[in-house]
Amino acid sequence: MVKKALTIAGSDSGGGAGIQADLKTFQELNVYGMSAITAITAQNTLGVQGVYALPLEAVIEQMNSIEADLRPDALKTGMLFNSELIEAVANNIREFNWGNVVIDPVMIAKGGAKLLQQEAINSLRETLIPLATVITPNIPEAEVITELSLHTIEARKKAAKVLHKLGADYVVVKGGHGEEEELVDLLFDGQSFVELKSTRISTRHTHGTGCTFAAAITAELAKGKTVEQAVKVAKDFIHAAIKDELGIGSGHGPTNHWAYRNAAVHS
Ligand SMILES: Nc1ncnc2c1ncn2[C@@H]1O[C@H](COP(=O)(O)OP(=O)(O)OP(=O)(O)O)[C@@H](O)[C@H]1O
Ligand SMILES: Cc1ncc(COP(=O)(O)O)c(N)n1
Repeated sequence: MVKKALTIAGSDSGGGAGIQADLKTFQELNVYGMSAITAITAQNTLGVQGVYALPLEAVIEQMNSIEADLRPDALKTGMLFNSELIEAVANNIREFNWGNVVIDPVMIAKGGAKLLQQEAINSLRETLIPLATVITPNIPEAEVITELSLHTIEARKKAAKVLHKLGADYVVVKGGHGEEEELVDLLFDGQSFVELKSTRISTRHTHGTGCTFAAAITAELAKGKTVEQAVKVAKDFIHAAIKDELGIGSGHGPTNHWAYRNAAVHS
């Protein structure tokens, strides 16, 4: 039986992040991909030139259409832009009783453009995070949500505990923005930590790494993998996608979504 994954996120015209990264990742991991678009960005590897949130009805209707005919086995959320959209998306997820919910709390693009308004942080905390099977903040996002300063691994472990208390079943605090030479993503299940370590690849082509990582977790959950198994595949997937770079664009280029299928790591 074909498994189906849904992304509820923003469109990136440059194709490296957002909906486009998610659908490419679903496809690479042999899962049927679907989308509910929340906003359209005019974007390339140099930055974000424009952001257009879609009307609330348009987002709700996309989710309704999917529920009526193509119920997802797992879903992820990315750019949700404002509290109205967060509340509407959370209401529908709850009403439809959709499971395997991966929340990537997207806030700011690499170039600094705001993809989530400040007023939405409370809705994220109170409405969306309690629905999360897995939440995947990067360090700056975890800092905003927990109001902690996260310069050390120990501090990030504390933040993971706070995020778990807010209602996420599993927390991954990603280490991409960390200062350590070795890169450590922390997975917390409410009891103990798994440290996923990798070398830090020296490259500027990391546009969409967060989206791609969360999409890979979603695809694996759709296939029935455990959260720990799914996060491990996602880590291998993103590592291959960063390492085997495409070199596209003159700024922060996209990752290589077809690198994983060629890589030896999963054979
Ligand atoms: N330079 C790198 N080398 C190897 N792995 C990396 C590198 N940068 C990020 N990663 C991995 O990519 C995934 C995303 O991490 P990161 O902390 O960069 O998320 P993010 O900031 O949400 O991504 P983005 O900057 O695209 O929004 C993590 O699994 C992280 O370990
Ligand atoms: C539509 C959209 N969603 C998410 C991101 C974050 O990705 P990144 O931080 O790699 O730019 C983005 N740039 N655009």
